[in-house]
Amino acid sequence: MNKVVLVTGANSGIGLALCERLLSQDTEGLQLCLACRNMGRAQAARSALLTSHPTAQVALLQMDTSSISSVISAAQEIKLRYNRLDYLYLNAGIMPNPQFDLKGFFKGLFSSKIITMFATGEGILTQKDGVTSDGLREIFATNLFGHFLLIRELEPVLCHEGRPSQLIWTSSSNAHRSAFNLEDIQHQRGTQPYSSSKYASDLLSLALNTHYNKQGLYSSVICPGFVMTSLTYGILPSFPAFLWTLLIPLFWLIRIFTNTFTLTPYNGAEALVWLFKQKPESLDPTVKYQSLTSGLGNNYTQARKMDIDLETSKALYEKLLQLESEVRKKLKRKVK
Ligand SMILES: NC(=O)C1=CN([C@@H]2O[C@H](COP(=O)(O)OP(=O)(O)OC[C@H]3O[C@@H](n4cnc5c(N)ncnc54)[C@H](OP(=O)(O)O)[C@@H]3O)[C@@H](O)[C@H]2O)C=CC1
Ligand SMILES: CC(C)=CCC[C@@H](C)[C@H]1CC[C@H]2C3=C(CC[C@]12C)[C@@]1(C)CCC(=O)C[C@@H]1CC3
Repeated sequence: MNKVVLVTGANSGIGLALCERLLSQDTEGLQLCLACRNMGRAQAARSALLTSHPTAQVALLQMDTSSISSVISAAQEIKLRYNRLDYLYLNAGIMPNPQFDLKGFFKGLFSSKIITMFATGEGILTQKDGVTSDGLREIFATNLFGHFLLIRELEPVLCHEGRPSQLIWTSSSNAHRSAFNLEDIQHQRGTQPYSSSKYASDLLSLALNTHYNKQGLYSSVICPGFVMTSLTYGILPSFPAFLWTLLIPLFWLIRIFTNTFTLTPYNGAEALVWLFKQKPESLDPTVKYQSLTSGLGNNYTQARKMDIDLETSKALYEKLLQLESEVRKKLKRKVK
């Protein structure tokens, strides 16, 4: 039976590289669905995939993870098209208006935290957030809540005893506990909404395992490392993309000291591809699977314990359920 794989944010970067790598492994046995916000870029991605894999089954679906109504109608469409989903890659993400703290960068360069700084970007980045038309914080809605709602909507095609399905989150090394506050899950107060949303996805993944494992649904998180994509090009906005390329030799050098500099979307997708081949029952819900690239350019996946606890994950889950019920009520009122 063909495996059905849905990838959010599949039209560029790590999501697109994942699709390419999955098709290279098994062109005939997959039904790929690219769930994208921008359909122009989605068409281009589909054409590129079909050029290298002409017999592949690649479908497109319009979905904006930051919009409640878009997620709900996309989920309806998925349920019409497929009886079941084997893999749901929750990959779409944004880090808008990142501010690079040059002072923090130089301070970090000459401190014992230099390796951590290059591995996580901690201490040198802050982000500016916006508000969606549903009244939610944009980064929270795009990276976390839209995906949460999608999972909830897709329960009937994801939960099948006997044949497990997998949820796979693209998290980040930039996810850290200090950026997250249970009393402010959308990160309305603070300067690290991206880090908060990624830490929340780590917590949520644990909670999803607690809730759904009995129903044959498993959740894991990965970190792709530092990858040069449109998301990271925004960090030095006055820097055109081609100038970033000039930094590549320097980045290769840094990679000798920190194998988290995966740099290309192909390398960054390593852990996503690795998880595709694992039995979900054998995975550890408390670790993050990291894509790593050695100084010699070899890719591998390593599990690292996450700084999360069950109690906080359950509390976040309850808060998300509560928010879900609020936004559904609001949506009903709007429709009336
Ligand atoms: N690059 C890096 O170093 C790292 C990236 N990550 C994570 O990897 C994931 C992929 O990012 P990356 O490939 O780097 O960056 P890209 O910007 O190349 O990819 C992001 C993807 O998400 C999509 N997307 C953004 N907003 C929405 C939305 N509201 N609804 C639907 N799709 C949306 C984009 O689509 P569109 O064309 O419509 O904008 C795009 O396809 C993200 O979750 C990111 O946080 C994690 C750690 C490091
Ligand atoms: C020589 C020079 C100009 C170095 C600057 C490098 C930084 C721009 C990168 C070092 C670590 C990177 C990093 C990210 C962005 C770019 C860096 C700060 C992320 C925060 C991008 C988004 C993530 O999810 C995690 C990444 C961690 C590492």
